[in-house]
Amino acid sequence: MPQWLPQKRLWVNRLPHRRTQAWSSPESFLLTRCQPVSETGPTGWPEGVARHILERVDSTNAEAMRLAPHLSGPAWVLAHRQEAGRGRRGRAWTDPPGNFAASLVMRPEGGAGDAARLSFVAALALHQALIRLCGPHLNIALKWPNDVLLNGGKLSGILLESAGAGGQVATLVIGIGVNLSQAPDVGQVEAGATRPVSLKGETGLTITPEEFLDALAIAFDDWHRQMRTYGFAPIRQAWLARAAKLGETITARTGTVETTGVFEGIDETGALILMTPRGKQAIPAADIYFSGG
Ligand SMILES: O=C(O)CCCC[C@@H]1SC[C@@H]2NC(=O)N[C@@H]21
Repeated sequence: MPQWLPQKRLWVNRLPHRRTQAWSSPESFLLTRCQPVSETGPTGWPEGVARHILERVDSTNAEAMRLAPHLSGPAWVLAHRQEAGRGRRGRAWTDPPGNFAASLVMRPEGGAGDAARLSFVAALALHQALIRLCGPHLNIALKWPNDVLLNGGKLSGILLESAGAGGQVATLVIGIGVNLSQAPDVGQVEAGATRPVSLKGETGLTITPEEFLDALAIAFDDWHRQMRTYGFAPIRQAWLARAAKLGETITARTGTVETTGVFEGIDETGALILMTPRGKQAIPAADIYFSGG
């Protein structure tokens, strides 16, 4: 672990809406990590975005979907415990205490394709929040379609769920789980899947779910504004700059179909581009396997 990483949680102020500190270099991290953030300054929490903090819920995605008809704008729903957390492809998501489980509910602009591309915005926001809270040398990478890896293990997953009619997405829920304090048992993970890791286990850092939510909400707002202003191109570029195994051979599995090829990038829809012995293939949805886990 680099010398400058703090052993304990970062010092941030205790206002209900806190601003998290931004670290531009290890040096600035060292110099400023023990400075409390001004209690009178701007909070940084995105304007017009509500937040709901719950002790316990079935799933924050389910709760966000239930809340949607009663909301006048976007909202984050965070729960300290989930009793029926949902993962991708109908899998369960377990949340040991201290982990982060939250969902952002919104009415997205555009159609289903635009909504799906917000998963890349969420992945970039996770990357940014982790770097801001933990320092620039944290070894994180983004795994297609929407996992975050720390030291090569799975730290975080994203689950998008939507409701609407006629190809329009009226409500989008972006659910995010981060193993802040504990990784689930390896026994709960499918054979061949990336090993789960936790932030605490890999770095010794302790960050509370509320601290993480503040950093994530701000980062999501930043990247989302970029996408609204400039389109998907800069998001795609930024995502690729942080992508795991770019240029390497990987395997994409969709149901029983496996495609192995060189990971060349993602296209303008967010589909995975693999160069295979039969030519270039665009894969819109799959689970990815790296040789060696
Ligand atoms: O399978 C994955 O990698 C995605 C996991 C997403 C889990 C999060 S935890 C918060 C939100 N609520 C849920 O029920 N699932 C997502």
